[in-house]
Amino acid sequence: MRAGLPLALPGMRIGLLGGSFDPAHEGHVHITEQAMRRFGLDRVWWLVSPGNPLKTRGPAPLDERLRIARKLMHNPRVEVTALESRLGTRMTADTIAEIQRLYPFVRFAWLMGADNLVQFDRWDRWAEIAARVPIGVIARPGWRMPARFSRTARGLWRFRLPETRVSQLADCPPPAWAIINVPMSKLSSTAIRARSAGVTA
Ligand SMILES: Nc1ncnc2c1ncn2[C@@H]1O[C@H](COP(=O)(O)OP(=O)(O)OP(=O)(O)O)[C@@H](O)[C@H]1O
Ligand SMILES: O=C(O)c1ccc[n+]([C@@H]2O[C@H](COP(=O)([O-])O)[C@@H](O)[C@H]2O)c1
Repeated sequence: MRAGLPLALPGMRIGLLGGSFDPAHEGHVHITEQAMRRFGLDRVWWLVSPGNPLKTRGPAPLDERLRIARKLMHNPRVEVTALESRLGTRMTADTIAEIQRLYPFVRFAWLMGADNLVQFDRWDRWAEIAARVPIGVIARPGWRMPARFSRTARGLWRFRLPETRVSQLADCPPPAWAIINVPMSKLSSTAIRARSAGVTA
């Protein structure tokens, strides 16, 4: 194991929440804790990304985003990481392949908000991602219905887990996915950035 990588025990179920976290907010904390409980995960790793390949606007410096995320997230079962920057990966398909290579005995699941499911078919090699890891989707205000009717959801419909198996998400051979309804949080990094731009303007 390379120095500085997060520790994991064989058989652990770990959710990967990739994001810009620009900045991290309580919505991220909320969905992480809900996902951990509902999907039966032992741990969640936040992958604070060097930059979303689909976003043209570059985020704040990585160190600053990590600092804020670590200040906010106090759950000992959640690790805030800069894994993509460490591994030199940018596309999620590469990140997951590399993480699975480094941790062959861990059961990973990819986590995302419902807004990301809607654009998932634009991600690089999205079908490969779905073939590599189970995917857990968490409801987000305004995005539940678009997510259910998205191209990805329709394409992967037959792999959707029934409610009774959602808690075993990370144990399910991919493709497998589930969308959970949780008490929703309206928080978003865009709104926070807009507010702070308003304050400083
Ligand atoms: N309030 C929320 N409810 C559900 N999912 C969320 C929420 N906030 C963020 N997420 C999810 O967390 C992951 C990381 O999100 P991200 O860091 O982009 O935050 P964001 O608030 O969506 O930012 P932005 O507004 O800049 O797009 C994504 O999968 C996103 O869908
Ligand atoms: O690999 C891709 O093509 C890809 C395209 C869009 C988003 N992603 C990943 O999705 C995660 C959520 O991104 P964001 O910016 O919505 O927080 C983050 O880990 C991104 O790297 C990945």
